[in-house]
Amino acid sequence: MHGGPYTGRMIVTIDGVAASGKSSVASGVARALGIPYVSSGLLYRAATLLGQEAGLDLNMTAPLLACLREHPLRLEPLAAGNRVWLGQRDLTPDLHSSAVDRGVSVVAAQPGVRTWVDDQLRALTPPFVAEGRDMGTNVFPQAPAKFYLTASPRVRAERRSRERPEDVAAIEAALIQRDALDTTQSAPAPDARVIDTGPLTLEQVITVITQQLPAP
Ligand SMILES: Nc1ncnc2c1ncn2[C@@H]1O[C@H](COP(=O)(O)OP(=O)(O)OP(=O)(O)O)[C@@H](O)[C@H]1O
Ligand SMILES: Nc1ccn([C@@H]2O[C@H](COP(=O)(O)O)[C@@H](O)[C@H]2O)c(=O)n1
Repeated sequence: MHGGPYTGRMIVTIDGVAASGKSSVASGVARALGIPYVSSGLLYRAATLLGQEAGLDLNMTAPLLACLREHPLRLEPLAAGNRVWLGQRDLTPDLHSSAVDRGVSVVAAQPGVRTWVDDQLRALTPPFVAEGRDMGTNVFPQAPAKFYLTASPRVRAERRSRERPEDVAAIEAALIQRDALDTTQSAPAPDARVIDTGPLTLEQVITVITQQLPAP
């Protein structure tokens, strides 16, 4: 078991389905190690919000990438919670709306957008915990410690309903739809440890992961 603060250059990847606890767990593991965590989903969400605010057709890659070039976004991987900035504007509070949830998978399916995200992530200096869908498969395949979180759609919807005043069944349906749209980039890495978070508390998931990390 590793007992931080962490001084090496390790990358830990935490992938998984929507609302499986990736960002909460990544934040907890990063805090235990004394290193930052990086939320790749926030960049996809920010690209979606920019496109929506500009009135763009989210299926069209070229205008979206032009918009992202004109309005550069900055991911701030704070240990207490990642933030995305557009100049002086903090976009973070607007990134978890149901409207962004509905548009983001269409944006994330576009190879040009994925390259835009991947380039920013690969420019970061380790150590860090990276969470998303394809951190262990595509972006950081060399990472020595990979995890993949799951839970049933109902469990995930019930957890999310405690954050948003929406009907559990409607949240569950939206999660199932987003999982389906994200299937292409969401397969677990062959060397990832798959964790069903359904029967576990947040703290238990964090402990399971930190206990399996290699020493620096
Ligand atoms: N093991 C757990 N037990 C109880 N609640 C949990 C557990 N893991 C996560 N949660 C809660 O579930 C909710 C969703 O977690 P979180 O936002 O971290 O998921 P996510 O995978 O990053 O979501 P998204 O894919 O939508 O960005 C949060 O309210 C979080 O506190
Ligand atoms: N590595 C990733 C991360 C995210 N996505 C897409 O972004 C959406 C939002 O991500 P969350 O982690 O905040 O749920 C997600 O539904 C995917 O469409 C991705 O493709 N790859």
